Amino acid sequence: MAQSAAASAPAPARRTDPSLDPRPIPRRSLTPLNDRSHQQVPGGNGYSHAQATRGHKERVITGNRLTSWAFADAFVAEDDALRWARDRAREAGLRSVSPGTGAALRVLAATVDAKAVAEIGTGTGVSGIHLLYGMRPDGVLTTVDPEPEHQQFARQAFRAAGFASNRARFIPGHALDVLPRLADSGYDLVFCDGDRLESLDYLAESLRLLRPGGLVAFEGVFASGRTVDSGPQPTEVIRLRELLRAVRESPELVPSLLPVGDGLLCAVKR
Ligand SMILES: C[S@@+](CC[C@H](N)C(=O)[O-])C[C@H]1O[C@@H](n2cnc3c(N)ncnc32)[C@H](O)[C@@H]1O
Repeated sequence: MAQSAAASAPAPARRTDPSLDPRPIPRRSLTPLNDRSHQQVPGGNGYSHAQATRGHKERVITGNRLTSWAFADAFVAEDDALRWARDRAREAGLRSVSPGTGAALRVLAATVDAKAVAEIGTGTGVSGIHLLYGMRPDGVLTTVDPEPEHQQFARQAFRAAGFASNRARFIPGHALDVLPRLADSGYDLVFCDGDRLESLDYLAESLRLLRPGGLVAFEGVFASGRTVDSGPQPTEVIRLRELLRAVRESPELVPSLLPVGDGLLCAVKR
């Protein structure tokens, strides 16, 4: 578990896209990635090279950050139904939310006492199970995906996790065809994990769907480190940057970017 979580921990940026960086990065947090000063001295009773050579505790903290992220990502254990859904996703070549992101989704759903949640991108049901665990016992998850076989796996996974069939409404289709049919202000939480090229459209739809005090969350906004990399990037990364700016600058939203999994962008609608 810890190993797979470590594999999905956010990759540190090599170079930072200045347009995303509102303030200069403090000098002390710019420890080079090839700086071995954080590594432990062999036989050194847990002392790092930095401590041993310079007594510089801050660098030990920096060096432990990836390990701490991996620990955080695996902090809430997953059950058999989640593992089953995760295995189906892997077989189908689909991404699914990391255990840490799943745990964050549970917390977010519980925090807004979610009775109605809309999910874009059902996949095989990993995120759906986490959301259902956090929602009220009478809450209903409305989940949209154009691939019926993905939704079929999710349906089985929800059942295996013990959720009654009336706890989830599966809608086959593309998000931008389906979302306009859902009720204005009818949702406590919208979770977006579909087509990243459509992120800004999902944001517009989410603002319409959410009640005041409701919460929108976008999975995967780090794009494996590419979002903050100033090198040439594909269109989906450009769209994610536009999304990040739009969410940060919206007067309607109170945002936070959580460094779990591949980055979970969250915002509460005022
Ligand atoms: C990364 S997977 C979702 C994983 C899921 N959230 C989980 O953690 O288990 C992305 C899903 O989005 C679906 N998808 C792709 N384009 C979509 C669209 N336009 N609208 C809704 N879903 C879409 C794909 O079929 C796929 O199942």
